[in-house]
Amino acid sequence: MNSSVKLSCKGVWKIFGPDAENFLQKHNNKPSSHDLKTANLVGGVRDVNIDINSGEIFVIMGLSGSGKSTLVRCLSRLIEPTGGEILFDGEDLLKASDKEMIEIRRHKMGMVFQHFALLPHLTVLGNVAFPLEVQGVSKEQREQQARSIIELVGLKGKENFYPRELSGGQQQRVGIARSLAVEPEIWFLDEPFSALDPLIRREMQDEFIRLQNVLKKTIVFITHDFEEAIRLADRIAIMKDGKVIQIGTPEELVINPATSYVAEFTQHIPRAKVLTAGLLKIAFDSTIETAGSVPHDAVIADVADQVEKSNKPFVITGPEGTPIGLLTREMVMDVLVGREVVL
Ligand SMILES: Nc1ncnc2c1ncn2[C@@H]1O[C@H](COP(=O)(O)OP(=O)(O)OP(=O)(O)O)[C@@H](O)[C@H]1O
Repeated sequence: MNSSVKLSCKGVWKIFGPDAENFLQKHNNKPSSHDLKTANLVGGVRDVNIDINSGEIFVIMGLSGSGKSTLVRCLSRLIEPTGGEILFDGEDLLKASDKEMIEIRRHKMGMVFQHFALLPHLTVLGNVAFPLEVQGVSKEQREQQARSIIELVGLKGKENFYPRELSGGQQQRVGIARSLAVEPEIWFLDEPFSALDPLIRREMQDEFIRLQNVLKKTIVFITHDFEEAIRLADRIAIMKDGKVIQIGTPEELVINPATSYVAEFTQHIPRAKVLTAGLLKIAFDSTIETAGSVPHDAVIADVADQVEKSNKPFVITGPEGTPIGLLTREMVMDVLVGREVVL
């Protein structure tokens, strides 16, 4: 197994309905939609294979009912999968006893849900420190840890407020802080910002990106909003009817959607927001005068201003910082106005 894989999901199924395990075995772990329908069973998650790498933000995206929540709950065994394997650091989670599973969740997994419940009778400090209390951490130590996380999520000064005294966005920050209190190795977030209004939601996304730059957690993030997915994701898995239809970087999905279902999500996304400089490059030529440099993984929208203002091209630097190509103002303009770009 690749050492950078934190969580691996192999042939995972969740079938709702009676006698689902026998049904799955009887169909050699490959029942069709027709088989499921005939047996009056619901395929919540169907033969899902994904590897989530250490330190990445892996987004699971799909319309309502596509199986996102069921899959994520299977990954932490809040729901028992009907079949398949889930390897966490190479260990099969499905073989862990209930007691072991509680310990793994308590110490290694962080979870944030859309409608998470803060404890109303506890202050912000009490809420954030709560999971540490459950772990048996001393009062002094848990409060010290909680205070530093509260500061990290931008709530310093609100330690003694009660949830009812906070805005929706602030409450969500408390939920995030609480889930981080145990320093989870893997962090599951199921539509954490969906209930927030668009401005606050964007602010929380920025905050989340800032946090991840500091924490570098392994993250599984669910959303039904493709724009949110491309803002946050290193990679995205698109789900439909319980199946994963395509996995790729935002750029790969936009450039090469595997099906018309994926294309429908991607068609309204401005290409400048996902195309990276490295993909657009023309050959490097050291005799051409240049105006500066941009990294290969910079998104066009982020470098457009500077490149567009200059009549000299920019050098594109590769992962090692060496020149790998050139980016011209014309290329940037083509992307910005939506002209077809030959890649
Ligand atoms: N306990 C259950 N019993 C029967 N069917 C269920 C159960 N839970 C979920 N399902 C079905 O499994 C499918 C996937 O549901 P799931 O909630 O995972 O989708 P989702 O993509 O998370 O949707 P949403 O974005 O609306 O939360 C749906 O068809 C749903 O009706």
